[in-house]
Amino acid sequence: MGTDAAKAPPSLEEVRWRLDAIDGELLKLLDERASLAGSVAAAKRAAGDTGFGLRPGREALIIRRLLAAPRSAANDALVIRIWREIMSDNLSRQGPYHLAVWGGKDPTRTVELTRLRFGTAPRLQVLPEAKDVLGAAKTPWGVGVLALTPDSNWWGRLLAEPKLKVFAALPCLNRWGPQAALAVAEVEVEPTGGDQTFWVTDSPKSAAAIVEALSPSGVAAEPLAASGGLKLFSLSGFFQVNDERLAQAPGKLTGVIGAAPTPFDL
Ligand SMILES: O=C(O)C(=O)C[C@]1(C(=O)O)C=C[C@@H](O)C=C1
Repeated sequence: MGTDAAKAPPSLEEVRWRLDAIDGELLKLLDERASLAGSVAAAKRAAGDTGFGLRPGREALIIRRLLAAPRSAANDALVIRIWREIMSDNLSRQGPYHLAVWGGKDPTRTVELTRLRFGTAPRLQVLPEAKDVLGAAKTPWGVGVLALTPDSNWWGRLLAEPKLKVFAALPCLNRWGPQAALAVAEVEVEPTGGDQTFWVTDSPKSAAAIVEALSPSGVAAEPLAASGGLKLFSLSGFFQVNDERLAQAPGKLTGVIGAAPTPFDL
């Protein structure tokens, strides 16, 4: 039997002392990490990479590794939000990183999803037209976030913009809600070992018939949006632009418009 004294919870003063000590340690590490932004940018320049510093695949691998590490109290949502903020801050020290958002009639949710994914460091502007957000995403260090709405097929324009790619689906955690927006930029998308590919077709067949037509080639497709004669699908896995598995896919005008890591809680 333990004594009452052994079981007594620590006083508020004691707990606050521990919190203050941890805050000091966290700040030291945070400061050390933030101070590496200049070295990251310099290393990229030295390697001849003078383009946009965003590395969506690297971010996904960092977060997956952290989520797989043992933890007792920090939940997935906390880990994701904190590291997105840290990495976005790092990126905004590397160059003129900025965000443009199109959210349809009510952009509130799209803005919320954008901040959740890209943190509060980069400047954010909400624009009334999807085409203007795509234009902003083509400017140096620009990211566009556009909502998936039933009345717009802005994503179809990416078929004519091979440098502009979808690289993220928002939110990145299923428990934050269904995928409601896509992020686009002039970045390289790389396989991360758990990916979805975005594919567009002008086939007049029903979404269900298209899903069925893709299945014999081993392509698992899920309809995401349809508007103005175009349909957008999420394909399970990573597909290159000229992937053989899509050679016989239905439609005259078809194409891969990008890829993104699958949600972390799949
Ligand atoms: O590793 C890089 O290339 C970085 O720029 C660093 C970093 C990070 O803070 O870890 C920041 C932004 C990138 O999108 C990915 C990772």
